[in-house]
Amino acid sequence: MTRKVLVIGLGLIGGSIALALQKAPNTKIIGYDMDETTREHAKTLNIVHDIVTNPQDVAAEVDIIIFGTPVNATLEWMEQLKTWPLKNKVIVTDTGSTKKMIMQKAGELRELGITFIGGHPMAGSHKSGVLAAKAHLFENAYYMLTPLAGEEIINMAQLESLLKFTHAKVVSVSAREHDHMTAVVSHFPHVIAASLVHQLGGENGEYPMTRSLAAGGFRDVTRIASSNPILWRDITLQNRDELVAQLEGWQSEMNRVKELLLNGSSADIENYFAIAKELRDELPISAGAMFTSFDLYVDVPDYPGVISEVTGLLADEKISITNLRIVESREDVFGILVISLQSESDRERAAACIQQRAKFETYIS
Ligand SMILES: NC(=O)C1=CN([C@@H]2O[C@H](COP(=O)(O)OP(=O)(O)OC[C@H]3O[C@@H](n4cnc5c(N)ncnc54)[C@H](O)[C@@H]3O)[C@@H](O)[C@H]2O)C=CC1
Ligand SMILES: O=C(O)C(=O)Cc1ccc(O)cc1
Repeated sequence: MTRKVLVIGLGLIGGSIALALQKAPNTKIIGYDMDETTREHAKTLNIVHDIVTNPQDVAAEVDIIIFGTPVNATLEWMEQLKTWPLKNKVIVTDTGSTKKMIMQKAGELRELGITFIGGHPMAGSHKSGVLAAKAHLFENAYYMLTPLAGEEIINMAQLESLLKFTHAKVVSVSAREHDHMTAVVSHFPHVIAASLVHQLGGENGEYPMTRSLAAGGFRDVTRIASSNPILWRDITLQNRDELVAQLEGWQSEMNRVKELLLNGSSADIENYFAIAKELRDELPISAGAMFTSFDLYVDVPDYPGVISEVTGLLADEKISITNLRIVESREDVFGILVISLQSESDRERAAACIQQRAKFETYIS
């Protein structure tokens, strides 16, 4: 029997889930997005098997519904869902970055007999839209589920048996735990990144070169400020309390830094950075860390040892690789080696090193 999955919202995350689920046997992926161009892309790029212009038309025949929409839009769809004809055993899930308000709404759905299990793949990027979708986006990342208390095991098992095709590590947490943890490692850093960019924007023009100097560190720290503002508006609106708590912690941390700047000894200051370095260096890189791949595509000739030659060059330059794969092994002379790196600046260094030392062409998709 064919399992039918409806994905509503086919941007970076919805599109990537749809692509990953293409590997699931006997599964038909139907997609909807409010944006017509996105719908067209999703169909022509085979991200979905079928596209609809009104999700309600197919709601009664699908087994799983996945929301890949910004979190406020998800709340609105969940409200509409209450009036849709649905299969008895339908499982509804989402991919949103916040969970408390969504799971509150899920409680209302439960009263109507609709199963909703919250979901959040902890992988992504500052890029958005269907054209940025990738089948392997969630590989090795945590995928948090936030079931309501007392959720039936069989429903969890059904959802997990589908999500295994994302190759993510599925874990269950409460919505409250979820919103606290993501505020610390994702939502608040986002506010800080945006505020650093605002601070640069507020420079009064006395030093016109400043923006041109915003390279390396500044770009790394503020990369996420280039994300879709609608997404982050909604996340902020739904996780205000945790964000305010984080901000208060940050303000007292900044007071500590101010005191260090005014009166700290050289040893105190070094110690501040040393402790941060130690903690930062111990963070896990792929398993469970926020995972954004900075992929570099390398056209490599097909001879034995070519991959170790490339990785050896990067090791020489002390550039860490987080993932390595071959996307397309062409029959003729070249293959495409995809190297994932930890940051934009690592990717730039890797590209320069490979072009100069191995003379292979590199691309960024
Ligand atoms: N961007 C990221 O790295 C991550 C995002 N998320 C969550 O995943 C969800 C989707 O985010 P992205 O894919 O990054 O955003 P995106 O901007 O790439 O895609 C969102 C898609 O939803 C569509 N859309 C917006 N409102 C809609 C509505 N009312 N009905 C139907 N379609 C609608 C848009 O046209 C767009 O195609 C969000 O809830 C976000 O919090 C989760 C993990 C990572
Ligand atoms: O680009 C990055 O590093 C991210 O932080 C991506 C991201 C954005 C939102 C999420 O809920 C989870 C991950």
